[in-house]
Amino acid sequence: MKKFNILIVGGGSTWTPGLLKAICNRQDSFPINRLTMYDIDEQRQKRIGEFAKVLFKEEYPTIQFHYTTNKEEAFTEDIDFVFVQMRTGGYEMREKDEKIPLKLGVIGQETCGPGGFAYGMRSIRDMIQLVKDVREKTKDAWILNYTNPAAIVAVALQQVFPDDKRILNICDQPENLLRSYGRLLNMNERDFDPVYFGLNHFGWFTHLYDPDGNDKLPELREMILNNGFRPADYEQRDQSWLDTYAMVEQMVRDFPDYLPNTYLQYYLYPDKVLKKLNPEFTRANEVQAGREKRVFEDCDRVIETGTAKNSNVVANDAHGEFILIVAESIAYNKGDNFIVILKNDGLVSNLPDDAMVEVAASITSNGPRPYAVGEIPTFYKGLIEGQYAYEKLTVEAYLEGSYTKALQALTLNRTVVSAIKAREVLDALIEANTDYWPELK
Ligand SMILES: NC(=O)c1ccc[n+]([C@@H]2O[C@H](COP(=O)([O-])OP(=O)(O)OC[C@H]3O[C@@H](n4cnc5c(N)ncnc54)[C@H](O)[C@@H]3O)[C@@H](O)[C@H]2O)c1
Ligand SMILES: O=P(O)(O)OC[C@H]1O[C@H](O[C@H]2[C@H](O)[C@@H](O)[C@@H](O)O[C@@H]2CO)[C@H](O)[C@@H](O)[C@@H]1O
Ligand SMILES: [Mn+2]
Repeated sequence: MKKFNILIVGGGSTWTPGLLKAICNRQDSFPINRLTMYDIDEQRQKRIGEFAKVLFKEEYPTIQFHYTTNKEEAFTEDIDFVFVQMRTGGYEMREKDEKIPLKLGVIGQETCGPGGFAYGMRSIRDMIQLVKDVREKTKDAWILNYTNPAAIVAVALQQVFPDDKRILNICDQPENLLRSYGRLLNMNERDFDPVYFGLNHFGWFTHLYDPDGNDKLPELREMILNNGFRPADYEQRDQSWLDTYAMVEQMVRDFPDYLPNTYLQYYLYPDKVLKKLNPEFTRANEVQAGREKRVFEDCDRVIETGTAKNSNVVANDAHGEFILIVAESIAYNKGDNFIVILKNDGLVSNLPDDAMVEVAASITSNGPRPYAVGEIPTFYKGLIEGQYAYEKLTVEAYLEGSYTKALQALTLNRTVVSAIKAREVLDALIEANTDYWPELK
Protein backbone atom coordinates (compact mmCIF):
# COMPACT_ATOMS: atom_id res chain seq x y z
CA MET A 1 0.00 0.00 0.00
CA LYS A 2 1.48 3.38 -1.03
CA LYS A 3 2.54 5.65 1.79
CA PHE A 4 2.12 9.39 1.26
CA ASN A 5 4.34 12.43 1.82
CA ILE A 6 2.42 15.26 3.50
CA LEU A 7 3.42 18.88 4.10
CA ILE A 8 1.48 20.96 6.64
CA VAL A 9 1.92 24.70 6.03
CA GLY A 10 1.13 26.59 9.22
CA GLY A 11 2.39 23.92 11.60
CA GLY A 12 2.02 26.35 14.49
CA SER A 13 -1.75 26.44 14.01
CA THR A 14 -3.94 25.84 17.06
CA TRP A 15 -5.65 23.22 14.89
CA THR A 16 -2.47 21.22 14.23
CA PRO A 17 -2.62 18.91 17.30
CA GLY A 18 -6.13 17.82 16.28
CA LEU A 19 -4.88 17.16 12.75
CA LEU A 20 -1.89 15.19 14.07
CA LYS A 21 -4.19 13.07 16.21
CA ALA A 22 -6.44 12.44 13.21
CA ILE A 23 -3.35 11.39 11.23
CA CYS A 24 -2.59 8.82 13.98
CA ASN A 25 -6.19 7.62 14.04
CA ARG A 26 -6.28 7.12 10.27
CA GLN A 27 -2.83 5.58 9.74
CA ASP A 28 -4.33 2.28 8.49
CA SER A 29 -6.63 3.90 5.91
CA PHE A 30 -4.23 6.72 4.98
CA PRO A 31 -0.63 5.60 5.68
CA ILE A 32 1.93 8.38 5.73
CA ASN A 33 5.60 7.92 4.85
CA ARG A 34 6.80 11.43 5.71
CA LEU A 35 5.09 14.31 7.48
CA THR A 36 6.76 17.73 7.37
CA MET A 37 5.49 20.85 9.11
CA TYR A 38 6.46 24.29 7.87
CA ASP A 39 5.82 27.65 9.53
CA ILE A 40 7.38 31.14 9.55
CA ASP A 41 7.18 31.35 13.36
CA GLU A 42 9.90 29.07 14.72
CA GLN A 43 8.96 29.25 18.41
CA ARG A 44 5.21 28.81 17.81
CA GLN A 45 5.75 25.76 15.62
CA LYS A 46 8.44 24.25 17.86
CA ARG A 47 5.99 23.77 20.75
CA ILE A 48 3.67 21.80 18.48
CA GLY A 49 6.51 20.05 16.66
CA GLU A 50 7.97 18.71 19.91
CA PHE A 51 4.44 17.69 21.00
CA ALA A 52 4.15 15.79 17.71
CA LYS A 53 7.36 13.87 18.39
CA VAL A 54 5.93 12.58 21.70
CA LEU A 55 2.56 11.77 20.11
CA PHE A 56 4.08 9.92 17.16
CA LYS A 57 6.52 7.99 19.38
CA GLU A 58 3.50 6.54 21.19
CA GLU A 59 0.93 6.32 18.37
CA TYR A 60 2.74 6.41 15.00
CA PRO A 61 6.37 5.28 15.44
CA THR A 62 6.83 4.43 11.75
CA ILE A 63 6.13 7.95 10.47
CA GLN A 64 9.08 10.08 9.35
CA PHE A 65 8.41 13.45 10.96
CA HIS A 66 10.18 16.76 11.10
CA TYR A 67 9.32 20.43 11.29
CA THR A 68 11.13 23.38 9.76
CA THR A 69 11.03 27.08 8.91
CA ASN A 70 13.28 26.42 5.91
CA LYS A 71 11.42 26.50 2.57
CA GLU A 72 14.03 24.37 0.81
CA GLU A 73 13.44 21.62 3.40
CA ALA A 74 9.66 22.01 3.31
CA PHE A 75 8.86 22.28 -0.40
CA THR A 76 10.17 19.16 -2.13
CA GLU A 77 9.43 17.37 -5.38
CA ASP A 78 7.96 14.23 -3.76
CA ILE A 79 5.11 15.82 -1.81
CA ASP A 80 1.72 14.18 -2.39
CA PHE A 81 -0.51 16.54 -0.37
CA VAL A 82 -0.06 20.02 1.08
CA PHE A 83 -2.45 20.90 3.94
CA VAL A 84 -2.51 24.70 4.26
CA GLN A 85 -3.68 26.45 7.44
CA MET A 86 -1.81 29.71 7.78
CA ARG A 87 -2.99 32.94 9.43
CA THR A 88 -1.15 35.92 7.96
CA GLY A 89 -0.62 38.43 10.75
CA GLY A 90 -1.67 35.95 13.40
CA TYR A 91 -4.17 36.62 16.16
CA GLU A 92 -2.79 40.13 16.61
CA MET A 93 -4.27 41.06 13.24
CA ARG A 94 -7.42 38.97 13.75
CA GLU A 95 -8.09 41.07 16.84
CA LYS A 96 -7.72 44.27 14.75
CA ASP A 97 -9.95 42.82 12.01
CA GLU A 98 -12.65 42.36 14.62
CA LYS A 99 -12.14 45.50 16.79
CA ILE A 100 -11.56 48.20 14.18
CA PRO A 101 -14.98 47.76 12.46
CA LEU A 102 -16.73 47.24 15.81
CA LYS A 103 -15.37 50.52 17.14
CA LEU A 104 -16.86 52.17 14.03
CA GLY A 105 -20.26 50.55 14.63
CA VAL A 106 -19.94 47.76 12.07
CA ILE A 107 -19.77 43.95 12.46
CA GLY A 108 -16.21 42.83 13.29
CA GLN A 109 -15.67 39.15 12.50
CA GLU A 110 -12.82 36.86 11.37
CA THR A 111 -14.06 35.99 7.88
CA CYS A 112 -17.20 38.11 7.40
CA GLY A 113 -17.67 41.83 6.69
CA PRO A 114 -14.75 44.28 6.89
CA GLY A 115 -12.78 41.86 9.09
CA GLY A 116 -13.00 39.22 6.39
CA PHE A 117 -12.08 41.84 3.79
CA ALA A 118 -8.95 42.82 5.72
CA TYR A 119 -8.03 39.19 6.37
CA GLY A 120 -8.61 38.36 2.72
CA MET A 121 -6.31 41.18 1.57
CA ARG A 122 -3.58 39.69 3.81
CA SER A 123 -4.16 36.03 2.90
CA ILE A 124 -4.12 36.59 -0.87
CA ARG A 125 -0.43 37.63 -0.84
CA ASP A 126 0.79 34.63 1.16
CA MET A 127 -1.47 32.10 -0.54
CA ILE A 128 -0.30 33.13 -4.02
CA GLN A 129 3.28 32.76 -2.78
CA LEU A 130 2.45 29.36 -1.24
CA VAL A 131 1.13 27.99 -4.54
CA LYS A 132 4.24 29.30 -6.33
CA ASP A 133 6.51 27.66 -3.71
CA VAL A 134 4.78 24.29 -4.12
CA ARG A 135 4.56 24.43 -7.91
CA GLU A 136 8.23 25.37 -8.26
CA LYS A 137 8.97 21.83 -7.06
CA THR A 138 5.95 19.76 -8.05
CA LYS A 139 3.02 20.10 -10.41
CA ASP A 140 1.41 16.95 -9.00
CA ALA A 141 0.93 17.66 -5.30
CA TRP A 142 -2.65 18.38 -4.23
CA ILE A 143 -2.99 21.64 -2.32
CA LEU A 144 -5.87 21.32 0.16
CA ASN A 145 -6.49 24.73 1.72
CA TYR A 146 -8.15 25.69 4.99
CA THR A 147 -6.59 29.17 5.10
CA ASN A 148 -9.31 31.78 5.51
CA PRO A 149 -11.17 33.64 4.36
CA ALA A 150 -11.51 30.61 2.11
CA ALA A 151 -14.13 32.38 -0.01
CA ILE A 152 -11.76 35.19 -0.99
CA VAL A 153 -8.69 32.93 -1.18
CA ALA A 154 -10.60 30.64 -3.54
CA VAL A 155 -11.58 33.52 -5.87
CA ALA A 156 -8.01 34.86 -5.87
CA LEU A 157 -6.33 31.50 -6.56
CA GLN A 158 -8.84 30.75 -9.31
CA GLN A 159 -7.97 34.07 -10.96
CA VAL A 160 -4.20 33.77 -10.58
CA PHE A 161 -3.89 30.01 -11.23
CA PRO A 162 -6.91 29.24 -13.47
CA ASP A 163 -5.31 26.12 -14.97
CA ASP A 164 -4.14 24.57 -11.71
CA LYS A 165 -6.62 21.75 -11.15
CA ARG A 166 -5.00 20.45 -7.97
CA ILE A 167 -5.95 23.29 -5.65
CA LEU A 168 -9.01 22.61 -3.47
CA ASN A 169 -10.35 25.08 -0.91
CA ILE A 170 -12.37 23.55 1.90
CA CYS A 171 -14.29 24.56 5.00
CA ASP A 172 -15.21 22.50 8.05
CA GLN A 173 -18.45 24.34 8.77
CA PRO A 174 -20.81 22.31 6.51
CA GLU A 175 -19.13 19.13 7.84
CA ASN A 176 -19.63 20.32 11.41
CA LEU A 177 -23.25 21.15 10.67
CA LEU A 178 -23.78 17.63 9.28
CA ARG A 179 -22.30 16.28 12.52
CA SER A 180 -24.72 18.44 14.49
CA TYR A 181 -27.66 17.33 12.31
CA GLY A 182 -26.55 13.75 12.81
CA ARG A 183 -26.66 14.17 16.59
CA LEU A 184 -30.25 15.37 16.34
CA LEU A 185 -31.34 12.64 13.88
CA ASN A 186 -29.25 9.82 15.33
CA MET A 187 -27.25 9.55 12.08
CA ASN A 188 -23.55 9.70 11.24
CA GLU A 189 -22.48 12.70 9.11
CA ARG A 190 -21.29 10.34 6.42
CA ASP A 191 -24.82 8.86 6.16
CA PHE A 192 -26.11 12.12 4.69
CA ASP A 193 -26.30 12.76 0.93
CA PRO A 194 -26.61 16.56 1.21
CA VAL A 195 -27.65 19.13 -1.37
CA TYR A 196 -25.97 22.45 -0.54
CA PHE A 197 -25.37 25.70 -2.40
CA GLY A 198 -23.83 29.09 -1.75
CA LEU A 199 -20.44 30.68 -1.28
CA ASN A 200 -18.07 29.76 1.55
CA HIS A 201 -19.62 30.87 4.88
CA PHE A 202 -22.67 31.97 2.88
CA GLY A 203 -24.71 28.88 1.96
CA TRP A 204 -27.72 26.67 2.62
CA PHE A 205 -28.68 22.99 2.80
CA THR A 206 -31.72 22.30 0.61
CA HIS A 207 -31.94 18.53 1.11
CA LEU A 208 -30.45 15.99 3.52
CA TYR A 209 -31.08 12.57 1.99
CA ASP A 210 -30.53 9.49 4.18
CA PRO A 211 -29.20 6.16 2.81
CA ASP A 212 -32.77 5.18 1.81
CA GLY A 213 -33.22 8.38 -0.16
CA ASN A 214 -35.56 10.03 2.35
CA ASP A 215 -35.07 13.79 2.73
CA LYS A 216 -34.56 14.36 6.47
CA LEU A 217 -34.47 18.17 6.17
CA PRO A 218 -38.22 18.73 6.84
CA GLU A 219 -38.03 16.62 10.02
CA LEU A 220 -34.91 18.48 11.14
CA ARG A 221 -36.54 21.83 10.40
CA GLU A 222 -39.44 20.95 12.70
CA MET A 223 -37.03 19.87 15.44
CA ILE A 224 -35.17 23.18 15.19
CA LEU A 225 -38.42 25.22 15.19
CA ASN A 226 -39.71 23.29 18.21
CA ASN A 227 -36.53 22.89 20.27
CA GLY A 228 -33.98 25.31 18.82
CA PHE A 229 -30.52 24.30 17.54
CA ARG A 230 -28.49 24.97 20.69
CA PRO A 231 -27.92 21.38 21.83
CA ALA A 232 -26.81 20.25 18.39
CA ASP A 233 -23.32 21.67 18.20
CA TYR A 234 -20.95 18.77 17.78
CA GLU A 235 -18.19 20.07 20.03
CA GLN A 236 -18.12 21.75 23.40
CA ARG A 237 -18.00 25.37 22.23
CA ASP A 238 -17.39 28.76 23.78
CA GLN A 239 -20.46 30.88 24.52
CA SER A 240 -20.04 32.88 21.31
CA TRP A 241 -20.38 29.67 19.29
CA LEU A 242 -23.39 28.49 21.27
CA ASP A 243 -24.99 31.90 20.61
CA THR A 244 -24.14 31.51 16.91
CA TYR A 245 -25.74 28.08 16.70
CA ALA A 246 -28.78 29.40 18.58
CA MET A 247 -29.35 31.99 15.83
CA VAL A 248 -30.12 29.16 13.38
CA GLU A 249 -33.62 28.93 14.89
CA GLN A 250 -34.45 32.55 13.97
CA MET A 251 -33.04 32.11 10.44
CA VAL A 252 -35.14 28.97 9.93
CA ARG A 253 -38.22 30.72 11.36
CA ASP A 254 -37.80 33.68 8.99
CA PHE A 255 -36.69 31.70 5.92
CA PRO A 256 -37.86 28.08 6.45
CA ASP A 257 -37.25 26.63 3.00
CA TYR A 258 -33.55 25.81 3.58
CA LEU A 259 -31.14 25.27 6.53
CA PRO A 260 -28.56 28.08 6.73
CA ASN A 261 -24.83 28.12 7.31
CA THR A 262 -24.41 29.79 10.71
CA TYR A 263 -22.37 32.62 9.19
CA LEU A 264 -25.50 34.00 7.52
CA GLN A 265 -26.48 35.52 10.87
CA TYR A 266 -23.98 38.34 10.21
CA TYR A 267 -25.59 39.22 6.88
CA LEU A 268 -29.29 38.73 7.71
CA TYR A 269 -29.28 40.31 11.18
CA PRO A 270 -26.24 42.64 11.34
CA ASP A 271 -28.16 44.97 13.66
CA LYS A 272 -29.08 42.23 16.14
CA VAL A 273 -25.68 40.53 16.09
CA LEU A 274 -23.81 43.84 16.42
CA LYS A 275 -25.50 44.43 19.78
CA LYS A 276 -24.06 41.11 21.06
CA LEU A 277 -20.46 41.78 20.03
CA ASN A 278 -18.11 43.38 22.58
CA PRO A 279 -15.55 45.75 20.98
CA GLU A 280 -13.31 45.28 24.02
CA PHE A 281 -13.33 41.45 24.01
CA THR A 282 -13.90 39.79 20.65
CA ARG A 283 -13.73 36.18 19.41
CA ALA A 284 -9.98 36.59 18.84
CA ASN A 285 -9.59 37.35 22.56
CA GLU A 286 -11.87 34.43 23.43
CA VAL A 287 -9.66 32.08 21.38
CA GLN A 288 -6.45 33.57 22.81
CA ALA A 289 -7.82 32.96 26.31
CA GLY A 290 -9.31 29.58 25.32
CA ARG A 291 -8.15 27.34 22.51
CA GLU A 292 -4.78 28.98 21.90
CA LYS A 293 -3.88 28.99 25.62
CA ARG A 294 -5.21 25.45 26.14
CA VAL A 295 -3.45 24.00 23.08
CA PHE A 296 0.00 25.43 23.76
CA GLU A 297 -0.11 24.77 27.51
CA ASP A 298 -1.07 21.17 26.87
CA CYS A 299 1.62 20.78 24.22
CA ASP A 300 4.16 22.05 26.75
CA ARG A 301 2.80 19.63 29.38
CA VAL A 302 3.04 16.67 26.97
CA ILE A 303 6.64 17.61 26.14
CA GLU A 304 7.43 17.96 29.85
CA THR A 305 5.85 14.64 30.87
CA GLY A 306 6.94 12.72 27.78
CA THR A 307 3.49 11.29 27.08
CA ALA A 308 0.45 12.44 25.08
CA LYS A 309 -1.79 9.76 26.56
CA ASN A 310 -4.06 12.16 28.45
CA SER A 311 -3.65 15.15 26.18
CA ASN A 312 -6.82 17.24 25.91
CA VAL A 313 -5.85 19.38 22.91
CA VAL A 314 -7.91 17.24 20.58
CA ALA A 315 -11.20 19.00 21.20
CA ASN A 316 -12.48 19.31 17.65
CA ASP A 317 -11.47 16.35 15.53
CA ALA A 318 -13.94 17.35 12.79
CA HIS A 319 -11.42 19.89 11.52
CA GLY A 320 -8.48 17.49 11.50
CA GLU A 321 -10.42 14.50 10.22
CA PHE A 322 -12.21 16.35 7.41
CA ILE A 323 -9.09 17.35 5.46
CA LEU A 324 -7.76 13.80 5.82
CA ILE A 325 -10.86 12.05 4.49
CA VAL A 326 -10.91 14.46 1.54
CA ALA A 327 -7.26 13.58 0.86
CA GLU A 328 -8.04 9.87 1.21
CA SER A 329 -10.85 10.15 -1.31
CA ILE A 330 -8.41 11.72 -3.79
CA ALA A 331 -5.61 9.27 -3.00
CA TYR A 332 -7.72 6.15 -3.48
CA ASN A 333 -10.20 7.50 -6.04
CA LYS A 334 -12.97 6.73 -3.56
CA GLY A 335 -15.45 9.28 -4.95
CA ASP A 336 -16.78 10.06 -1.48
CA ASN A 337 -19.15 13.04 -1.23
CA PHE A 338 -18.01 16.23 0.47
CA ILE A 339 -19.08 19.87 0.38
CA VAL A 340 -16.18 21.81 -1.16
CA ILE A 341 -15.48 25.14 -2.90
CA LEU A 342 -15.44 25.00 -6.71
CA LYS A 343 -15.76 27.23 -9.77
CA ASN A 344 -19.46 27.44 -10.53
CA ASP A 345 -19.42 26.93 -14.31
CA GLY A 346 -23.18 26.41 -14.36
CA LEU A 347 -23.54 24.23 -11.24
CA VAL A 348 -25.91 26.87 -9.88
CA SER A 349 -27.38 27.78 -13.25
CA ASN A 350 -28.47 31.34 -12.44
CA LEU A 351 -25.21 32.44 -10.78
CA PRO A 352 -22.07 33.76 -12.54
CA ASP A 353 -19.84 31.03 -14.01
CA ASP A 354 -16.73 32.46 -12.26
CA ALA A 355 -18.25 32.45 -8.78
CA MET A 356 -16.49 30.08 -6.35
CA VAL A 357 -19.49 28.17 -5.01
CA GLU A 358 -19.68 25.70 -2.14
CA VAL A 359 -21.50 22.55 -3.31
CA ALA A 360 -21.49 18.79 -2.80
CA ALA A 361 -19.06 16.86 -4.99
CA SER A 362 -17.74 13.33 -5.45
CA ILE A 363 -14.01 13.62 -4.71
CA THR A 364 -11.89 11.43 -7.03
CA SER A 365 -8.22 11.10 -7.96
CA ASN A 366 -9.08 13.31 -10.95
CA GLY A 367 -10.52 15.94 -8.66
CA PRO A 368 -14.05 16.89 -7.58
CA ARG A 369 -16.97 15.73 -9.71
CA PRO A 370 -19.62 18.25 -8.52
CA TYR A 371 -23.36 17.72 -8.31
CA ALA A 372 -25.33 20.33 -10.26
CA VAL A 373 -27.79 22.33 -8.16
CA GLY A 374 -29.75 24.04 -10.96
CA GLU A 375 -31.65 27.32 -10.59
CA ILE A 376 -31.95 28.87 -7.13
CA PRO A 377 -34.80 31.15 -5.97
CA THR A 378 -34.57 34.94 -6.28
CA PHE A 379 -33.91 35.64 -2.57
CA TYR A 380 -30.79 33.43 -2.52
CA LYS A 381 -29.66 34.55 -5.97
CA GLY A 382 -29.87 38.17 -4.89
CA LEU A 383 -27.95 37.60 -1.66
CA ILE A 384 -25.24 35.49 -3.31
CA GLU A 385 -24.72 37.81 -6.30
CA GLY A 386 -24.14 40.73 -3.96
CA GLN A 387 -21.75 38.73 -1.80
CA TYR A 388 -19.87 37.36 -4.82
CA ALA A 389 -19.50 40.87 -6.25
CA TYR A 390 -17.97 41.85 -2.87
CA GLU A 391 -15.55 38.90 -3.05
CA LYS A 392 -14.58 39.58 -6.66
CA LEU A 393 -14.01 43.30 -6.03
CA THR A 394 -11.89 42.48 -2.98
CA VAL A 395 -9.62 40.28 -5.10
CA GLU A 396 -9.48 42.89 -7.87
CA ALA A 397 -8.70 45.60 -5.32
CA TYR A 398 -5.72 43.51 -4.21
CA LEU A 399 -4.48 42.54 -7.67
CA GLU A 400 -4.89 46.06 -9.11
CA GLY A 401 -4.05 48.05 -5.97
CA SER A 402 -7.41 49.79 -6.42
CA TYR A 403 -8.80 51.93 -3.55
CA THR A 404 -12.05 52.45 -5.48
CA LYS A 405 -12.65 48.70 -5.87
CA ALA A 406 -11.90 48.20 -2.18
CA LEU A 407 -14.47 50.88 -1.36
CA GLN A 408 -16.98 49.29 -3.76
CA ALA A 409 -16.40 45.86 -2.16
CA LEU A 410 -17.09 47.12 1.35
CA THR A 411 -20.07 49.18 0.22
CA LEU A 412 -21.60 46.05 -1.32
CA ASN A 413 -21.10 44.02 1.86
CA ARG A 414 -24.40 43.56 3.73
CA THR A 415 -22.71 44.23 7.04
CA VAL A 416 -21.63 47.75 5.91
CA VAL A 417 -24.00 49.18 3.22
CA SER A 418 -23.20 52.91 3.70
CA ALA A 419 -20.41 54.17 1.43
CA ILE A 420 -19.55 56.76 4.10
CA LYS A 421 -19.10 53.99 6.70
CA ALA A 422 -17.26 51.85 4.12
CA ARG A 423 -14.71 54.62 3.54
CA GLU A 424 -14.28 55.20 7.28
CA VAL A 425 -13.65 51.50 7.94
CA LEU A 426 -11.44 51.05 4.87
CA ASP A 427 -9.16 53.94 5.84
CA ALA A 428 -8.80 52.57 9.38
CA LEU A 429 -8.01 49.08 8.06
CA ILE A 430 -5.46 50.45 5.58
CA GLU A 431 -3.64 52.11 8.46
CA ALA A 432 -3.59 48.86 10.44
CA ASN A 433 -2.43 46.71 7.51
CA THR A 434 0.47 48.71 6.03
CA ASP A 435 2.79 45.70 6.58
CA TYR A 436 0.53 43.34 4.66
CA TRP A 437 -1.64 44.95 1.98
CA PRO A 438 -0.49 46.38 -1.34
CA GLU A 439 -0.80 50.17 -1.55
CA LEU A 440 -4.35 51.07 -2.65
CA LYS A 441 -4.63 54.10 -4.92
N1 LIG B 1 -11.50 26.62 6.27
C1 LIG B 1 -12.02 26.42 7.49
O1 LIG B 1 -13.19 26.05 7.65
C2 LIG B 1 -11.15 26.68 8.68
C3 LIG B 1 -11.44 26.11 9.94
C4 LIG B 1 -10.59 26.45 11.03
C5 LIG B 1 -9.50 27.28 10.82
N2 LIG B 1 -9.27 27.79 9.56
C6 LIG B 1 -8.13 28.66 9.25
O2 LIG B 1 -6.94 27.94 9.49
C7 LIG B 1 -5.90 28.90 9.75
C8 LIG B 1 -5.20 28.56 11.04
O3 LIG B 1 -6.10 28.86 12.07
P1 LIG B 1 -5.54 29.05 13.58
O4 LIG B 1 -6.63 29.68 14.36
O5 LIG B 1 -4.94 27.77 14.03
O6 LIG B 1 -4.37 30.13 13.37
P2 LIG B 1 -2.96 30.22 14.15
O7 LIG B 1 -2.59 31.68 14.11
O8 LIG B 1 -3.01 29.51 15.44
O9 LIG B 1 -1.94 29.42 13.20
C9 LIG B 1 -1.62 29.87 11.96
C10 LIG B 1 -0.14 29.58 11.72
O10 LIG B 1 0.19 30.05 10.41
C11 LIG B 1 1.49 30.55 10.46
N3 LIG B 1 1.76 31.38 9.29
C12 LIG B 1 1.38 32.67 9.09
N4 LIG B 1 1.81 33.08 7.87
C13 LIG B 1 2.45 32.00 7.30
C14 LIG B 1 3.10 31.78 6.06
N5 LIG B 1 3.20 32.76 5.15
N6 LIG B 1 3.64 30.56 5.82
C15 LIG B 1 3.56 29.57 6.73
N7 LIG B 1 2.96 29.72 7.94
C16 LIG B 1 2.41 30.92 8.21
C17 LIG B 1 1.57 31.29 11.79
O11 LIG B 1 2.91 31.50 12.19
C18 LIG B 1 0.80 30.32 12.69
O12 LIG B 1 1.67 29.41 13.32
C19 LIG B 1 -6.59 30.27 9.75
O13 LIG B 1 -6.53 30.84 8.46
C20 LIG B 1 -8.03 29.91 10.08
O14 LIG B 1 -8.96 30.89 9.69
C21 LIG B 1 -10.07 27.51 8.51
O1 LIG C 1 -13.61 31.36 16.10
P1 LIG C 1 -12.78 30.11 15.95
O2 LIG C 1 -11.32 30.41 15.66
O3 LIG C 1 -12.97 29.08 17.04
O4 LIG C 1 -13.36 29.34 14.69
C1 LIG C 1 -13.29 30.01 13.47
C2 LIG C 1 -13.61 28.96 12.46
O5 LIG C 1 -15.00 28.62 12.61
C3 LIG C 1 -15.52 27.69 11.67
O6 LIG C 1 -15.01 26.40 11.97
C4 LIG C 1 -15.70 25.88 13.12
C5 LIG C 1 -16.89 25.03 12.74
O7 LIG C 1 -17.57 25.59 11.69
C6 LIG C 1 -17.72 24.98 13.99
O8 LIG C 1 -18.92 24.24 13.72
C7 LIG C 1 -16.89 24.40 15.11
O9 LIG C 1 -17.42 23.16 15.52
O10 LIG C 1 -15.49 24.18 14.84
C8 LIG C 1 -14.79 24.98 13.87
C9 LIG C 1 -13.68 25.79 14.46
O11 LIG C 1 -14.19 26.54 15.54
C10 LIG C 1 -15.22 28.08 10.24
O12 LIG C 1 -15.54 27.04 9.36
C11 LIG C 1 -13.77 28.45 10.07
O13 LIG C 1 -13.60 28.91 8.74
C12 LIG C 1 -13.37 29.50 11.06
O14 LIG C 1 -11.99 29.82 10.93
MN1 LIG D 1 -14.78 27.77 7.25
